[in-house]
Amino acid sequence: MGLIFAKLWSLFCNQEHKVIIVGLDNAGKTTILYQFLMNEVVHTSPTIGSNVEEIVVKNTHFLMWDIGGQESLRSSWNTYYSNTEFIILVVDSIDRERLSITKEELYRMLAHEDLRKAAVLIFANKQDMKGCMTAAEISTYLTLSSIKDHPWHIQSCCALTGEGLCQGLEWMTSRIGVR
Ligand SMILES: Nc1nc2c(ncn2[C@@H]2O[C@H](COP(=O)(O)OP(=O)(O)OP(=O)(O)O)[C@@H](O)[C@H]2O)c(=O)[nH]1
Ligand SMILES: [Mg+2]
Repeated sequence: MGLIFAKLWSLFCNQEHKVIIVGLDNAGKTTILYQFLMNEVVHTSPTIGSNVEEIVVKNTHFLMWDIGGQESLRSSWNTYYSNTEFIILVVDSIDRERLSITKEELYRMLAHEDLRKAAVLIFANKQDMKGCMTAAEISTYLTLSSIKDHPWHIQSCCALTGEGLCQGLEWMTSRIGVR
């Protein structure tokens, strides 16, 4: 009985959790994905389509889809939505002009049937840039406190140094098994 339980438990623990990494072009999504994977900064060019990698954090397996954020690609984000457990929304904290577009995209995603069970991690990226918005400012602008039907968390980070990324992943692992 104990052995069966242990096997079931290990199956459960090794289950893969689907994550989509979204956000406007130039937000730093691909840089974040490869920091997760290799702990280093890779040279990126704008993503056309997507990159997918498996990231393992403390025995938890995440299958992460990094999706291109250019305007022409955003209408196809929804083809990645089914079975998504986590949305990572990456915000370029220096890009004040386009935060309203990020907000539109966020609420469009949250209203989508395929994402109704997804939790949302917002990375306020590029915190190394002088004059950038803080996570609190971004949270207020995006009216995150009004989101009641999805668990959410905002984390400031810098993908170039990796600062803040682990805390974001820790929040994700802490959500597993809650729902
Ligand atoms: N200063 C600074 N630059 C960053 C940071 N994160 C990413 N970048 C830079 O921002 C640029 C865009 O990064 P990408 O990771 O390619 O952006 P993306 O969100 O994947 O863009 P698309 O694939 O076009 O959607 C690159 O030059 C990165 O080096 C950061 O935290 N700080
Ligand atoms: Mg990219």
